Amino acid sequence: MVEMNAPALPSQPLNLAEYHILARAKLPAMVYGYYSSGADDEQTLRDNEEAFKRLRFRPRVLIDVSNVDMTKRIMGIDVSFPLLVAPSAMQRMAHPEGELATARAVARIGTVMGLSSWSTTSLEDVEAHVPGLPKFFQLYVYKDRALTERLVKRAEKAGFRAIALTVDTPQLGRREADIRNRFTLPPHLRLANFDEVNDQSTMKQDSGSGLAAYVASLIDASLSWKDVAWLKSITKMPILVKGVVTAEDARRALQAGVGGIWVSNHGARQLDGVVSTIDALEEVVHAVQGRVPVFMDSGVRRGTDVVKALALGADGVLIGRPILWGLAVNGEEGVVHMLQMLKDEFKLAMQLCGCQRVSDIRRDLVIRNAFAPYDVRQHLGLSMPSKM
Ligand SMILES: Cc1cc2nc3c(=O)[nH]c(=O)nc-3n(C[C@H](O)[C@H](O)[C@H](O)COP(=O)(O)O)c2cc1C
Ligand SMILES: CC(C)CC(=O)C(=O)O
Repeated sequence: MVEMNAPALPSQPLNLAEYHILARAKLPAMVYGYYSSGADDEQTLRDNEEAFKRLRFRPRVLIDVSNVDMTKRIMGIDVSFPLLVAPSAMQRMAHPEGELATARAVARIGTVMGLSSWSTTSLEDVEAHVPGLPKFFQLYVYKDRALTERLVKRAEKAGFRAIALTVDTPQLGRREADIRNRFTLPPHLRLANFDEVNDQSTMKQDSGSGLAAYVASLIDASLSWKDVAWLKSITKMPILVKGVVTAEDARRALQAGVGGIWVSNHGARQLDGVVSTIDALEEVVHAVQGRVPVFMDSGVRRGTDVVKALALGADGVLIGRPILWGLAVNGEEGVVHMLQMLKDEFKLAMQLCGCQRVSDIRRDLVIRNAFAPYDVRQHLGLSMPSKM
């Protein structure tokens, strides 16, 4: 029987939200639940996207935007536009080619790929199949430091450009879909970067999330700033700290000698109620004062979101879930199409904002909301009215 009120599926996705709808219809419930969910009540999951909508543009007009230059150099890497791909675990659950399809798509678009420690394709295979692709290796620090060190050395040997040290996951956030579905990696897949800790039974659970149990048993919850020094001592790659949302931690990270700061709340999958990243970005940018690059992710879904994040001081912006939706819908082609849409949106947003090049995207392009225009005047050093 046809359900009368079933929402129609978009035949050809026009935006990232439509990719999400199509992917939801295609993926098994356990996989979709793992990919999509945030922690607890998903307050921050909603706010990550809503917070972008509280920002408004102050576009400039009558600027020749017939030729727009979207390129940017980030940490010595030339990208075709300042949108990078965040690491997300276990991509072969979305598509049989998983991380390889993502890598090929990222190479075609001309940007940088973040590869998760917990990828279902080994870091060497990604390099072998897409040689020279600029890549960051995301690191979870295991209680077993020898294993962690081997992983870092392998990433360095395979030409990864940086280590993204995830600092917001001493334990896995509480994701109720995973508990309900007793999430575990499907038996035909493996965490491809390890032999040592690939015992599927570690992730198997009679009740609850197998992933949460896996993290609790293997990941080092005692990780602290002194370990950044240790990490620096074992690699020449720059260390990016992924998961900073305060000026205090940004200053601490600079003292620790990091190569970059990645403002992230892990796509709202860790601490529910944590500030949205677009709201946290500016205090971090002020604390960093241009000394190292600042990245941001969580909730970026439109080209206009990318412009807003750059206006607030990000050097590079990343997306997580939309890659999985593109993969689920159409593998490599789905990811290319999705990224190209975002790139086209970014170009149009630049044109409509009167920006000829990425460096024209400045702080005075956005205001916090349409009803509080005076924050910009303050920023520009203009006098404030004594009375509203
Ligand atoms: C399914 C999934 C798996 C993820 N796996 C990792 C991971 O292994 N390591 C990590 O540091 N972050 C991981 N993340 C977080 C992403 O790197 C990124 O911070 C987040 O997805 C950005 O938010 P967005 O999904 O709203 O774009 C994961 C996110 C998702 C959705
Ligand atoms: C393997 C997980 C810890 C990956 C992750 O970071 C996530 O699911 O958010």
